[in-house]
Order: sequence, then structure tokens, then C-alpha cells
Amino acid sequence: LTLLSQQFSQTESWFHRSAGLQSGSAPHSQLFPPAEGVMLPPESFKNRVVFITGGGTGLGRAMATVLSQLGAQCVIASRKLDVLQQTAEDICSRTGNKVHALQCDVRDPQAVSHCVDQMTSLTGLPDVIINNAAGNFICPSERLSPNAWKSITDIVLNGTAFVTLELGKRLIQDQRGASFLAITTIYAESGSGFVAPSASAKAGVEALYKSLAAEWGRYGHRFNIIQPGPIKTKGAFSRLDPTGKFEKGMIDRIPTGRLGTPAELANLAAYLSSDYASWISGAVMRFDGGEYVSMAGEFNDLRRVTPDQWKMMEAMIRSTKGS
Ligand SMILES: CCCCCCCCC/C=C/C=C/C(=O)SCCNC(=O)CCNC(=O)[C@H](O)C(C)(C)COP(=O)(O)OP(=O)(O)OC[C@H]1O[C@@H](n2cnc3c(N)ncnc32)[C@H](O)[C@@H]1OP(=O)(O)O
Ligand SMILES: NC(=O)C1=CN([C@@H]2O[C@H](COP(=O)(O)OP(=O)(O)OC[C@H]3O[C@@H](n4cnc5c(N)ncnc54)[C@H](OP(=O)(O)O)[C@@H]3O)[C@@H](O)[C@H]2O)C=CC1
Repeated sequence: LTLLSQQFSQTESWFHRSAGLQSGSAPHSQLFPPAEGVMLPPESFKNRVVFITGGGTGLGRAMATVLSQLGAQCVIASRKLDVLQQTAEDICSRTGNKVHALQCDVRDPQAVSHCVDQMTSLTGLPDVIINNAAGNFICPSERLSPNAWKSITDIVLNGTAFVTLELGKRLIQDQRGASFLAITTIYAESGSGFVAPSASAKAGVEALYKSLAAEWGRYGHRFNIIQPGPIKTKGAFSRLDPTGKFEKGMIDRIPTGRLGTPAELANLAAYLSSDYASWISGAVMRFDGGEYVSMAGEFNDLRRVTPDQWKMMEAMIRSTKGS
């Protein structure tokens, strides 16, 4: 076993060196280059208002950028007003479209209601709502205090519910349709140790969105979910891979050999929120380079077996004939 594992790691590092790769991607990732341009036609979101929670950083910022490039007037909301304002300025100077920054702690239903009041005066109610704000950190569950549990589940599940219900009720009142999108993650489906509050809350968000997809279609509302796998953002990686030691193992188990990019996620979010997706509701879109199925399959680690090793094993298996 030790010999085999030495062989495996030598083969692996040879692959990386010969491809002249930076650490952070496998040679075959060259077969899956990320397309960074904007996918939808220009002005796909002209005269549309988009509301994005957590839009000041990471994936929220990337989605706001692409939607603004496509003509939307964006409203981004979270706790840190200075961060939001800087992002709003950066995006607006790049796209020429207005981006509004509103302070809002989604855990507080009154703050959410006040934020929606402010948005209504600035832009009117939104056509697109993206629930992206989240909190997370890795922690053995036996070390979690009640407040640690609450801090994550309040942002992720209650925050999404408060935003969705507040906006949904007002849109229904005004007889206006809308697209709702929630950003969850692949382990919302499987559960995951060491992030139990996040896994529980994201699973709750998925149940909420599937429920409302069924209930509120009659009001012109669509509800969809994107489950991203790993995409390098400061917010996520500083809390989920604080030492930087987990990244390589993660990339090794992703069949496409690389992390996702914020721009790729933003294009998918734009599509699902657009008129091109008007028949898509209640959908759960896994977006992970194949990581989920790769982790799930019993024999998938056999990818590491070399042709010579297969020759040997095949001979061993064939030798059992008749036994
Ligand atoms: C294997 C490698 C993985 C690499 C990435 C793989 C990605 C694939 C799937 C990824 C999914 C990603 C999901 C995400 O959601 S990423 C988003 C991450 N972004 C954020 O979290 C941004 C917002 N976060 C925050 O503001 C904070 O981190 C917060 C703690 C969530 C909330 O802040 P605040 O309200 O100010 O809380 P505090 O007062 O600081 O703390 C509240 C209680 O929680 C306890 N606590 C805080 N940190 C920890 C910790 N690290 N461990 C244990 N407990 C913690 C804190 O002590 C408080 O409890 P109390 O002491 O009992 O009062
Ligand atoms: N990056 C990744 O690999 C993955 C990310 N995801 C999901 O993608 C989404 C974005 O994550 P990412 O961009 O990586 O991480 P970030 O940390 O950059 O984004 C989280 C955002 O949530 C906001 N936020 C946190 N708490 C609150 C609150 N109480 N009220 C309002 N806003 C809040 C933060 O802003 P502020 O601090 O100003 O409040 C921040 O902008 C999340 O839903 C995350 O779960 C899912 C799978 C993988």
C-alpha cells in the first residue's frame, strides 16, 4: 500500500510539473477552460430591477456585475455599507448603469422591511431577487454554542425567508411577477460534517424555494436554486480552508480539475433570472464541475490506478475464473 501510494503521488506531481501548472488546477482542466464573457445578449435586463443580498463581495458582486452589464438597475444589500458603496461605484463606473447600496441585516425582519421600503422609493419593486447572503465556518459540531448555530441559520435560512416573504407579499399585492433565485451549495443535498448549521439551513432554503415554486406560480413568481461547488472567494475560503491546505485535495476530486469561477456562476444566475428561462421553476442546478457525483461513487478513487496497475489487477481478477 505504501509503495502504491508513493507511486500515485509521484505520478501526480509529474503531471503537475509537466503541464507547467500553477498549483490549483489539474492538467486536464485545460479541456474545461472557463468562459469569462457575458453569455446573454446585451440589454437582456434593460428596464429590470435586480435585488441581490450579499451583493458587495464574492459571488454576489460577480452576479451584480454581470446583471448590470446586461442593463439591469441593481440594488445590493448587506451589513457593511462601506463595502457595498465601493462595489456599487466600481460596477457603475464599468457598466454605466445605476447600482444602489442599501444596508440591511437579513436576520432582522424589520431591517428587511425598511430596506424594501427604501428600494421601493429608489427603483420600485424588483423583477429579480437573488438570495445570496450567507454565513459559514468549519467547526466540529460538538464545539458549536447555541449562538454559533443561530448565527449561521439566522443568516441563511431565516434571512432568506424574511427577504423572500417580504418581497413576495408586496409583489403579490401589486400583481407583479418576479424571478427568485437562491444560492445554496452541493452539501445542502447530502449534508456535511463540520458545517452542520450551514448544511441544515441551506437544505431549509431549498425546501422553501421548492415549496414556493409550487405555491406562487399562480402569482407569476418563479423559484430556482443554484448549488455551487468550490469557487475561490475570500469570504468562503477564509472560513472553510483557513490554512489553505484543503484546496489541493478538493481539486483532485473535481472531475473537471479546477475550481469554478465567479463569472461562470454569474452567467448561470443571469440565465436562470432571465426571460430565456421563463419555463424553469422549482429547478435545482448543481454547478460544481462534477464534484458531487465524484464524491458519491464508491469506486471513483480508482481514477488513480495506473494502466500497469490495471493490467496486474485484471490478471488477478481473470485468474479467479472457475473458482
Ligand atoms: C475543504 C475546503 C473547503 C473550501 C471551500 C469549499 C467550498 C464548497 C462549498 C462551500 C459552501 C460555502 C458556503 C458559504 O456559505 S461561504 C460564505 C462565507 N461567508 C461568510 O461567512 C460571511 C459572513 N460571515 C460572518 O459574518 C461571520 O463569519 C459569522 C460568524 C457567520 C457571523 O458573524 P457575527 O454575527 O458577527 O457572529 P459572531 O458574534 O462573531 O459569532 C456568533 C457566534 O458564533 C461563534 N463562532 C464564530 N466563529 C466561530 C468559529 N470559527 N468556530 C466556532 N464558533 C464560532 C461565536 O463564538 C459566537 O458564539 P458565542 O461565543 O456563543 O456567542
Ligand atoms: N464560494 C464558494 O465556494 C461557495 C459559495 N456558496 C454560496 O455563495 C454565496 C456567496 O458566498 P461567497 O461570495 O463565497 O462569500 P462572501 O462571504 O463573499 O459572501 C457572503 C455575503 O453575505 C453577506 N452577509 C452575511 N451576513 C449577512 C447578514 N446578516 N445580512 C445581510 N448580508 C449578510 C456578506 O456581506 P456583509 O458582511 O456586508 O453583511 C457577504 O457579502 C453564499 O450563499 C454561499 O453560501 C456556495 C457554495 C460554494
